[in-house]
Amino acid sequence: MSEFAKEKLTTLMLEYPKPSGIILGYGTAGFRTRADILPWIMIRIGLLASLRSKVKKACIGAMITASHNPEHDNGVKLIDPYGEMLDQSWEVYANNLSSLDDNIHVLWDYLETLMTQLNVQLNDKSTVAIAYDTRQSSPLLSNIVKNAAEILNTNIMNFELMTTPQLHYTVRCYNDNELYGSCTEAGYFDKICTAFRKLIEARRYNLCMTSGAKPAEQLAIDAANGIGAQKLVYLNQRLSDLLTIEIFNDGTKGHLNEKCGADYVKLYQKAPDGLPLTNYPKYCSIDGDADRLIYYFIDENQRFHMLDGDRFSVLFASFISNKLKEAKLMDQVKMGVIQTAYANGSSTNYIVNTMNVPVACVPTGVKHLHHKALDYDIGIYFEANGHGTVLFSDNLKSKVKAAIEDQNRTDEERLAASQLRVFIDIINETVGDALADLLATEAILCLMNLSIEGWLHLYNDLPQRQLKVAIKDRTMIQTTDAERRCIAPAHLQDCIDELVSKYSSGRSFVRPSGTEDIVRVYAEATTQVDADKLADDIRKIVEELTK
Ligand SMILES: CC(=O)N[C@H]1[C@@H](OP(=O)(O)O)O[C@H](CO)[C@@H](O)[C@@H]1O
Ligand SMILES: [Mg+2]
Repeated sequence: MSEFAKEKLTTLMLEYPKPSGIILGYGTAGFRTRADILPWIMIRIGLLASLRSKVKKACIGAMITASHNPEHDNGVKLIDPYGEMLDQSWEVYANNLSSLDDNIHVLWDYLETLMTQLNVQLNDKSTVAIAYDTRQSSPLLSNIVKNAAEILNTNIMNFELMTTPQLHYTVRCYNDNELYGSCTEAGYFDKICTAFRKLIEARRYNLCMTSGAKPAEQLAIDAANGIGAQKLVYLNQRLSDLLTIEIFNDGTKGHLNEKCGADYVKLYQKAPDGLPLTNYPKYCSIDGDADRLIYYFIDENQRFHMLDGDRFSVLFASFISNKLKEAKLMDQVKMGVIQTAYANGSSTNYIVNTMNVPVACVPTGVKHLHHKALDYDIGIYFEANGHGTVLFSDNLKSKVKAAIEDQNRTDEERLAASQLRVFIDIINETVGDALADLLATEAILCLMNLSIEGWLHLYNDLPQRQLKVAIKDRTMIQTTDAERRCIAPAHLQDCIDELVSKYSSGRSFVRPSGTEDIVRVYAEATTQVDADKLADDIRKIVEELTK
């Protein structure tokens, strides 16, 4: 490879040296840690993005964000050609690059070997699309990714401030010649806003005829002081006659994700700071990079109620299966909901037994849910924390199109099919997207004539408790069966089984976190007291058996 490129890489490495003793792995969230110790890894990820692009002959995305983590953290994740997360087989290269010593010869040798193995050349075409969230550290980190990728002759598209799902969407559009949508932020808003308007305008017109003009739906949103605040403004501009969004925690005062955002609300089951619970029928929180969404409201007795990812699965599955039935397409497509073990048992029960939709359980982490969702014509997935989306197969899309065009079908059947087609356009199929999911949720509530209370009362959650337990080595805990059962340490599962059997509707599991140095305990039971007690009993067993 060229000496010139090697010299440039040397300069960059000298400018951003790897701190001694640091070990950083490419996990569920890509590379993520404190921002001040991240610059060196941005060099390596820039090189990797470039190689991935050369191999796939497609644009690869690099998103700089640490999502719901504090402002002082940051991270980077790569996005594959169809807007999906980096293929797992490449996480190995990411980890290899991360573990190499900070020595130009070592890094250069590895690059040359990898390029031979992957059969790519320095001059092969490559394109990397970069975007970042609002963290102070983001512009510098993104610039290092850019400089590193350019050493391998890569064309850079810098989208600067974007939400994570916007970049996933943009990469997909770029690579499929804009079949999925136009490859700009304007194109993104155009697609989801036009579909939203189409879907609900007719319905609102009918309602208006029967019960008078309907005012715009009102929502108050906590934007976690992150990038979402800037982007929600576009929804307001385009949809103000249908949806009035008041944006709180917009970054002008508070700190990113500090006592606010979807993660905070889900974890503490209470309203965020900076968003007074007055006057609004519905509230939402998104996270720092706007890929998670949580709804909540206060009932007439001043009680706080939260609607999380499980609730989105139920709502989306209800709407879609209604439309499939109305369009007489139900028998021709395979639909499924994908959850993790953290899904409330009541939601699973409702989906399987009341809605008759199959549920698959997979290990924690969006990539597992997304991957499994591809097995269905309609794969609906949400993590309980509010991250999720729906995937529609080509088979489903062509069946829907054929139904719309089939003159032998009734008007009702064709209307349902066309509503389904428009609904597909609101959804960001590449990844969970708070903005797209918000519009999809509002459209469904309007079309199903469902209030937020009505949505909540579809089923009752089982009380649950989650605990974080610090142990000396979390790898001592090993799991199987989509993390629902422990295989190590010995006897832990027997003890869990015995404790769980003492509680009515009891369920509990233990797994090591993939993102924090802790073990998570989950428990649910018929009462909150029982769920708390079960979780605490399991915590003691975990501590005892991992001493
Ligand atoms: C219980 C829980 O919320 N776990 C989160 C958390 O993973 P852990 O492996 O549990 O730390 O972070 C992941 C990445 O953001 C997210 O996908 C997942 O849902
Ligand atoms: Mg996020």
